[in-house]
Amino acid sequence: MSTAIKGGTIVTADLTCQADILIEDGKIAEIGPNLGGGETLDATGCYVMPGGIDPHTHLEMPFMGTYSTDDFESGTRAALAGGTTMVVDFALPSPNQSLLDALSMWHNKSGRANCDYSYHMAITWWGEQVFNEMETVVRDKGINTFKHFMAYKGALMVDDDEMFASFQRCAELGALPLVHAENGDVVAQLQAKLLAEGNDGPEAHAYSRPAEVEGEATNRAIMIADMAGVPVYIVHTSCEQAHEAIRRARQNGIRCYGEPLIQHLTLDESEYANPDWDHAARRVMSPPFRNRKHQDSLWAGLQAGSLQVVATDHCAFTTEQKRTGVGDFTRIPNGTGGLEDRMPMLWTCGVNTGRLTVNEFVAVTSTNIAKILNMYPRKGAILVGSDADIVVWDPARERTITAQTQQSAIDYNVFEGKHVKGLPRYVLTRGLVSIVDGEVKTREGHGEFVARAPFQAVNRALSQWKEITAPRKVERAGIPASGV
Ligand SMILES: NC(=O)NCCC(=O)O
Ligand SMILES: [Zn+2]
Ligand SMILES: [Zn+2]
Repeated sequence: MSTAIKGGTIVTADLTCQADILIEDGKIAEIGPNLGGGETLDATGCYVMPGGIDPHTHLEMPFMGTYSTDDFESGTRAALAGGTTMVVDFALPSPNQSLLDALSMWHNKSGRANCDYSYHMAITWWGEQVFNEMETVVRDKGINTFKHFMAYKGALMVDDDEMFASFQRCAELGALPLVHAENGDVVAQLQAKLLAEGNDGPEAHAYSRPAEVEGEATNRAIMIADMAGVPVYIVHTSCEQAHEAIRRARQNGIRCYGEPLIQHLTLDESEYANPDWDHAARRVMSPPFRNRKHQDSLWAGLQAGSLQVVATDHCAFTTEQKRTGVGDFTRIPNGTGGLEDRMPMLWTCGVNTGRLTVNEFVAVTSTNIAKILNMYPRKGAILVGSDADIVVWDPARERTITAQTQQSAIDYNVFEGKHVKGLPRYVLTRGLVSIVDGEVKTREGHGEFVARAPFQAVNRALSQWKEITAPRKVERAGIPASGV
């Protein structure tokens, strides 16, 4: 069965042109003028772009005594509705659990996915078993990224020595470490102090995680990675202090990447001052929303290229789940949704305001992360042979975001009431037309696991440089005899 997308403007990270696309067997078969196929999709007036890739989701994730509510079915349905055609989730071993067991658990959950997916493996504890299994994960299981939490003390957090050991192992394996960068020791002390002072509401979540906590940890993670000789990817970069550490490191030749979230770009800390406890608690996530100064820094980073990717960290909890933290903000499950809204919100607040070009939009929602995760040009590209993960984007289509019409299974939306202009007309996942003018035609179980090989270019370049500049013993002639 073939499909032709006709009459649109193809936009990729580095070019814009008028052409049709012919899709056969889930792949792009031809790009050019006057193409025809079995089914024709009219893209007149639309941009035809690589589908979005969200590299940061937590679907059905066990966390803070509960599970995030969107699973691989509702989560990927929400993703497709908003123009995202691939998600990368986190396989999370519990303490002392085998990485391979955790991976099997995640494979069991993802069978219902509507679009393609991959995983990052989290390093939540350290030992010989983890060291050994990391090799199997990379060589046999198609996962080339390992996540490290510097926060969530007593739960997911790893210490510097564990992180350094794991980063060195990543360097050996050609893998990329990812880091949640917040100083977990300082956060724990600030939380205890705030609670002792009677500060128990959701706003105290933000007070306990100031930008300095994130800036310090981001810098530490980057320096540790550099000493381990491995590139590093900082997830949910939310503030100028963290961006500054990334920017400075990159200017010094260090290979590091930063990932702002759509929530941090478009929502601010005033949400936590809302008199409605539920409203504020629904927006509790780590790092918390920041102020305008930090938002401007993140936008500038996307423009300048010092930040490369916009993600969601989609980790959706219902209001009822959030209410576990009434009277103690440290028990509010951390996380917000955003999968369906990332692309429309970024288009509206980025492209429609002139902060991003259309090509930059494609780069930060799709192509850059496909390259960073080593799955380009299968994903993140409009090229012959690429998977037909395509969004036909209608810049004139508009709507007001509301939980009532969303695909996510939770009972609210942190973007409630925001008016977006720029939405998908069609969304194709490996050739399957799954969204048509807002109508959802997803197919449960259509999604496939995307295996990602270890890195070549950046890791090899870095290890070459590290080898050349490694400390070497100075050989000296005529050394005086010792102890004389
Ligand atoms: N971000 C957040 O608050 N929840 C999800 C887990 C994480 O990424 O830290
Ligand atoms: Zn995190
Ligand atoms: Zn996360």
